[in-house]
Amino acid sequence: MSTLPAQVLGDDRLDLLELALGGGLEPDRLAAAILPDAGRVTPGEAVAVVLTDQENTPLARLESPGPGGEWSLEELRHLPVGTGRQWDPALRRPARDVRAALADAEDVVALIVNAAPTWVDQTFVARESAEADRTVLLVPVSRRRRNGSEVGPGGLVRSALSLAPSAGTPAEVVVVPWPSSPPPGLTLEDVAQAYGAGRTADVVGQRDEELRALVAGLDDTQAQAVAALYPPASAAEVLRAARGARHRGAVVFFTGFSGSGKSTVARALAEQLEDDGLATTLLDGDAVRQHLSKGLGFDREGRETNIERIGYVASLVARHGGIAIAAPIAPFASSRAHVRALAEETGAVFLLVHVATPLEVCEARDRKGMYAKARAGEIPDFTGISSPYEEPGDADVTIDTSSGTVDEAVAEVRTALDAALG
Ligand SMILES: Nc1ncnc2c1ncn2[C@@H]1O[C@H](COP(=O)(O)OS(=O)(=O)O)[C@@H](OP(=O)(O)O)[C@H]1O
Ligand SMILES: Nc1ncnc2c1ncn2[C@@H]1O[C@H](COP(=O)(O)OP(=O)(O)O)[C@@H](O)[C@H]1O
Repeated sequence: MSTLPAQVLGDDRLDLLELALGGGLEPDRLAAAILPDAGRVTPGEAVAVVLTDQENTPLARLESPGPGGEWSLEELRHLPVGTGRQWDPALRRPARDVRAALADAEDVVALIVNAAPTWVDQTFVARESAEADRTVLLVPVSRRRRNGSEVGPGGLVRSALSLAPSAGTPAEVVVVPWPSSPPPGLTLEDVAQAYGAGRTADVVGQRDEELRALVAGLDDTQAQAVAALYPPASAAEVLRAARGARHRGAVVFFTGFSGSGKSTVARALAEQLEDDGLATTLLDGDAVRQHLSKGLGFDREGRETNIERIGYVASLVARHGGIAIAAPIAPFASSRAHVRALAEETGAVFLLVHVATPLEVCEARDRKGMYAKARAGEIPDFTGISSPYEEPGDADVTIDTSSGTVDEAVAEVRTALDAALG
């Protein structure tokens, strides 16, 4: 048997693993979803792969006996659990246990609750469940933090629990680990069957156009109420504070030559965002090099490690709804792509801002005299002089500080950020 390299699972794939360990997903489907080469990894011999969490803790082992054989899954260690109602083991039950408990019921309906139920949803639940012997209120929750104004996983579970008594038949709430981006072809309806349901309905999916519009327009409704209560200037502040409290996280990542204006624009942007009540963390270049990346050099490896660290911290900030602003040179496309992937995996907005001020302008500014030293050969590997800068082909915003003011640059980035945050 050959052993494949261990697979490190991110949050979405941990959800799938938990589902599979509980009998809610066949190991074959798990393998297809998490091993990109699942179809090719069995070229005639048995293979095994260990699945780990981000800290490389082995959690499970997937094994295939070879071509045509089915994958099997073995738990090596219990998956880490979190806090909050969505982690209550009485609710977060393995699919096989739920299915066994429902085995005697003839008609089991699974009602998927993936948003806070409205009055109309509650009536729908009562009607659907009245026709069944048993009702399961399936609450899909993801490990990946949800950003934005939606009710979070704990709140979703609590509102589903409050819904259970209004069901027409005995109803129980079951929390289902469910990735925020499910693999193609996998639906909650398939998974509901593994939990013992004969039929499934989506509580939110049945909402009509009018109700959808009302829910989507809640912000407008709030704005009208605030406008009725406050004079215009106060109303604007109250609404701004309310929006600031519940926006998605974001990583705004500046890249460009030394002296291009990254720090100047990043600092001004951070001030503006703070003033608008948005929790903002500026990963200042100097501070990063002095603390987080102390001791790292400017060869390719040192720079890559530096950017990886910045990306990691920025993603943590964004994961919790904050806005992280970073402004390193970040000369390598692969490092920038890595940071983008990391941020987007947390559900955050990622904005790459290329400060494309020409090298000649940066060199002419030479605030710290470093270009002169680099030209004289006193500083090795200096970006633009003796070390490469890979121009981004994927910038979300491009600014040139040789032909505009700081305010104009900030405004451009801000417009793009607001559009991305929605
Ligand atoms: N060899 C070399 N090349 C480029 N820059 C150098 C080098 N040595 C020191 N410095 C000073 O370090 C600042 C850039 O650090 P960064 O962390 O942004 O660089 S990187 O993203 O890791 O490439 C940058 O500061 P800023 O001018 O504030 O950008 C440089 O002044
Ligand atoms: N429109 C502009 N935007 C940003 N910086 C500008 C602009 N015009 C002139 N500058 C000057 O250019 C220099 C840019 O330095 P800095 O922001 O530290 O660059 P970096 O962080 O990219 O190394 C500063 O001295 C700043 O005052």
